[in-house]
Parts: sequence; structure tokens; C-alpha cells
Amino acid sequence: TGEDAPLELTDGFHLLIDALKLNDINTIYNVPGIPITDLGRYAQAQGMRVISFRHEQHAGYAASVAGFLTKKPGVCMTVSAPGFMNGLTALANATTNCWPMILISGSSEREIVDLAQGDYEEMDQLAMARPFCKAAYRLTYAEDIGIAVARAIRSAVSGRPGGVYLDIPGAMLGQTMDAAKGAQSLVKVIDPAPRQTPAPGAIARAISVMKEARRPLIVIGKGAAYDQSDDVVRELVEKSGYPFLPMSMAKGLLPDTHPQCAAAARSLALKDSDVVIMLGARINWLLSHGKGKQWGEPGGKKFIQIDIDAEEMDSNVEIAAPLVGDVGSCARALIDAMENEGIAPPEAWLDQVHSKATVNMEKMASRLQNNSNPMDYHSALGVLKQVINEQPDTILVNEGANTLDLARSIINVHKPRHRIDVGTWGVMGIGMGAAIAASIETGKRVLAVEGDSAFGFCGMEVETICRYKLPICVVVFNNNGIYRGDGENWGGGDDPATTSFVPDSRYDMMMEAFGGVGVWVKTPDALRQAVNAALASGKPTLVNAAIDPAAGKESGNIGNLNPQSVVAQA
Ligand SMILES: Nc1ncnc2c1ncn2[C@@H]1O[C@H](COP(=O)(O)OP(=O)(O)O)[C@@H](O)[C@H]1O
Ligand SMILES: Cc1ncc(Cc2csc(CCOP(=O)(O)OP(=O)(O)O)c2C)c(N)n1
Ligand SMILES: [Mg+2]
Repeated sequence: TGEDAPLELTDGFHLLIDALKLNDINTIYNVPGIPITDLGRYAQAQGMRVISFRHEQHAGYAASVAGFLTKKPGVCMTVSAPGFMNGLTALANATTNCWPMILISGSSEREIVDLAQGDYEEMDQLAMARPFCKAAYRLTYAEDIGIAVARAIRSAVSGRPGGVYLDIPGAMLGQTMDAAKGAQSLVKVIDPAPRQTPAPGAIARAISVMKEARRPLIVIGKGAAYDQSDDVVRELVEKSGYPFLPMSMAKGLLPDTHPQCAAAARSLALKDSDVVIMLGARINWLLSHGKGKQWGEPGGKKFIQIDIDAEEMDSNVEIAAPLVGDVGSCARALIDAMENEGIAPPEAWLDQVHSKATVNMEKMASRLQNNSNPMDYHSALGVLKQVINEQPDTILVNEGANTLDLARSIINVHKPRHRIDVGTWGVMGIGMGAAIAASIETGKRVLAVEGDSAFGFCGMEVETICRYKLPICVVVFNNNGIYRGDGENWGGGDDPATTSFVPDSRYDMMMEAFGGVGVWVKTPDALRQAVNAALASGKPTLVNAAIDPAAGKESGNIGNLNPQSVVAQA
């Protein structure tokens, strides 16, 4: 250009978008507002998908699930203070689930925040975010956007994945700079999540433990699902001949119908196993911290643990053979070593586990056939089990208490990362964000099986589902309450029980309100017909399934976690 040609400029808005796109991040889950409303518009103008939600918590859940499904950080964008706080729950949940997500929130200028001068939506968001995420960064200058986005991406996906916070003061977005210099300031991250191979000595130690095993078990966790080394995991399971127990979001890495699947014989597998291989799964509350009668005789077990985070070892019980590395590399190294050492499959033990699983599945099968009206959980889930068996490419989203615990054991999953649920925390309200992200990121049909209370945490997002015309079928298990619908007011007063809802609420009319299909069903046949029609049409659909209010158990399978009052019962 000539001497007097106008300088071509860029600005913070466009550099942030360019940095995300340069790193193959093409979707933003957000709620617009000051100071990011135009940022979303420019992102859309630059070809990014910008999915606007009705509440930041669900935009955040969507971003975290996008991270789980794609191994790239899902991006949630919010306004400052209250919008940031709404997103923070999802960021903390992503970090707890070890899923990569970046929360980008607009913020007030430092000089006002630091003097507490009372700005619009003023909050020291960087300080507030730090305890709930892996890393937190704040931008001040547009020229730093390239390196900041690179840092945020690498922090989110390297090692144990998790949530990262990126704070963007409003004024920074408006800063301009020379476009050529701006382009040079961008960074395309190189190998942000490198494979981490286990030390040879660690492999040898694990093999020596496996050699002693007579009744081994492999517990597969969502870290293995996230790793996407599906073939190597299958090879490890099948070559070892070990029974495997999938945790809820590892279901489908090997199909639940696999002959080595021990899910239906969980109690036997946990109690009688003598060597347990934890494969991208934590020994935490979901596994009773590796202790108690569920695990058989104290000290009767040896644990081999495969985890990318060295500090996870010995978190709850002693790990005899820690294998630090990614699931794919560790599994590969174990398979090679097993072949050299001639580790024999435990046929008798596998037969024992398989026969127990078969007996338990037959017992369950009879409960799934009943055509009761109103339906109970088993008759409704028997229908959805069959639907997923017939359409295994449908992604299942699931939350609730009874609705969660029973669906987890009744609905088989046939493909990796085709079940998304409440995760390590057990969070209610993840359903709609998860369903939207699963649909946006995979283009697949999504079946969201929601307790009516769980749905209540995120129900407004059915408008988002309709607005983007997403092929999502929401089935609300409407038992008129939390856990059950027949609760009583312990004070005997006129107020409803603390756990009850308006009886026979018409959730289906909510979907109709926004142009979707709403169906109220009371029998298994009607449920089957409505769900199959929804999956066939791809139209946003809400099936309001009446469930017997007396059918559930308090807190589903985890009622034992509730503290009891001895005084009240005196
Ligand atoms: N790519 C990976 N390779 C190995 N371990 C991983 C990987 N990604 C995550 N992890 C680990 O997997 C574990 C997941 O455990 P958890 O979330 O408790 O699974 P689940 O609830 O399914 O048992 C975490 O300890 C995390 O550090
Ligand atoms: C953010 C948050 N707030 C409260 C809770 C506590 C809870 C756990 S399960 C549940 C809802 C169970 O009722 P639902 O109707 O969904 O299912 P069903 O048993 O079939 O009737 C609640 C409120 C959690 N986990 N997270
Ligand atoms: Mg309920």
C-alpha cells in the first residue's frame, strides 16, 4: 500500500474470534448482553455457530459436554458478574468431570473494580473463578489475545482436562491495532494434549500384579471415554479376557451387551474380584471410595490405576501399580507386555460373572414387560431400552434420581460417548445443555430422559431447542415430584409436600408453546409411538410420560447418603 493508504485495523472483537477459529473452535455457547453482545454478532458474521441460551448455566453445561465429546475446549461466553456466576457452576462442574471448557466472560475495568467504585455488574471475576477451575487468565491488551487463547486452550486440554476462565474487560474488545500485526500475534496451539506414555517399570509392576490375579476386573471410566482410544480399550478388554464394569459415561466403549460386561453382576464383580484395573476412572463416592462391604474383605484387593493425573493415585485406597499416562498409551503398553508375559484369561471367573449377569438380566427383563397404567419406571424404561437398541446411534442424555439410576442400568448403550448424564457431582439440570451440545457437535438424534424435577432446572431451554430446530426428543418422567409424587407435608398444613409438584403438569405444552411437538402419554405403547415418531421426524419433541407417583425411592439408589435425625423420630 502507498504512503497515504489508510492503515488496515483490527480490534479485540475480531482478534478473539480469529484466535478461536485459528484453533479450530467454531462454536460458542452463550447468553448475549453487555459487553459481549456484539462479540456474538461478529462471531456469527465470521461463520462461527453462536448458540444463544436462556440461562448461562445451560450454555456452560453445553460447552462442557462439547469438550467431553470433541476433546477441544467447549466455549461458553457470558456477560459480567451475574452472567459469569451463572456460568461458573458449569465451569466448576466441567473441572470436576475433567472436561475441557473455557468460560469467557465480559468484565468491568480493573481500575473501577480494584477501587470498588460500583460499576455496572462489577465483580472481581478473575479472583472468584480461580478456586473453581484449572487456570484463570485476564486480558488487558488486544495484542495479547493470541497468546491468551493459546494458554487457555492448552490449560483446558493438557494433562487432566478441566475448566479454564478467560476474563475480557469490555474496553479491551474495542482496542484497535494494525491488522497485519494482529494476525501475527495469533497463536495456533501445537500439540496441546500430548500423549503421555507410562514408564516401562510401571508397566512391569502392573504385569506382576496381573500375574497374581485369579478374579480380575477392569473398571472403565469417563476418562477412557474422553480419551477416544476406543479400539485399544476394546483390545485390552478382549485380549485380557477380564470382565469389565463401565461407569455411566463409559458405557458403550464396549457395548453393554458384550459377553465380558459385568454391569448386571456389579455386586459380585466388586466384592469377589482380587485385582481391579481402574481405567480412566476415579475411586470416589461412586465406588464407595474403594471401601466397605461392597468391596468384600478389607485388604482383599490390589488396584492397578491408569490415569493421566499422577496425583489421583492413592486418593482413596493404596494403588499397588500406578500407571501414569493417557488411557490409549497405557492400554497399548499393557497389551504388548501381556502378550510377552503370556497373561492367561480368567475363564472360570469370567464364566461366573457372565452367568450371574445373565440371571440378573433375565430377572430384570420380566419387570420391563409390564403394560401398567400409569407406567412405572421399569415399564417406561423397557420401552426406551428397546428404542435405543433399535436406534443405537441416538445419543442418550439422562438425569433425575430414580429416572437416572434405573435408566443407567436398564438402557443399554452400544457406542462410545452416547450416554451423557449428571457426572461426578450428580448435578441436576445438565440435561438440556447436554442435549443441545450433543446435537450441535454430532448432528445425531438425541433422546433426553429427564426426571420432572431435573427437567425443571433447565426446562426453559426447550425454546432454544425449538429456535435452532434441533432433533431432540425430551422424555419427562412425570411422577409429580422429586423422587416420588406422593410426599406429605410433615407439618400437616395446607402447603404441598416439599418434594411435590403440581400433579399431572403439562410439560408437553411448554414445547408446543415454542412450536415443537408436545405429547402426553400414559402407557408404554403410547410412549413408544411418540418417541419413535420424534426420532423419525427429527422435530423438537417433548413427551410427558405419566409415571406412578408411588413408584420411586427417595434419592433413588443413593438414599443412604441422606443424614437422619434421631431426635425427630423420638
Ligand atoms: N485421556 C485420559 N487418559 C487417562 N486418564 C484420563 C484422561 N482424561 C481424563 N482422565 C482421568 O480419568 C479420570 C476420570 O474419572 P471419573 O471422572 O471419576 O470417571 P467415572 O466417573 O466415569 O468413574 C480422572 O481421574 C482423570 O484424571
Ligand atoms: C443442582 C442440584 N440441585 C439439587 C440436587 C438434589 C437432587 C438430586 S436428584 C433430584 C431430582 C430428583 O427428582 P426427579 O423428578 O428429577 O427424578 P425422580 O427420582 O424420577 O422423581 C434433586 C433435586 C442436585 N443433585 N443438583
Ligand atoms: Mg420426579
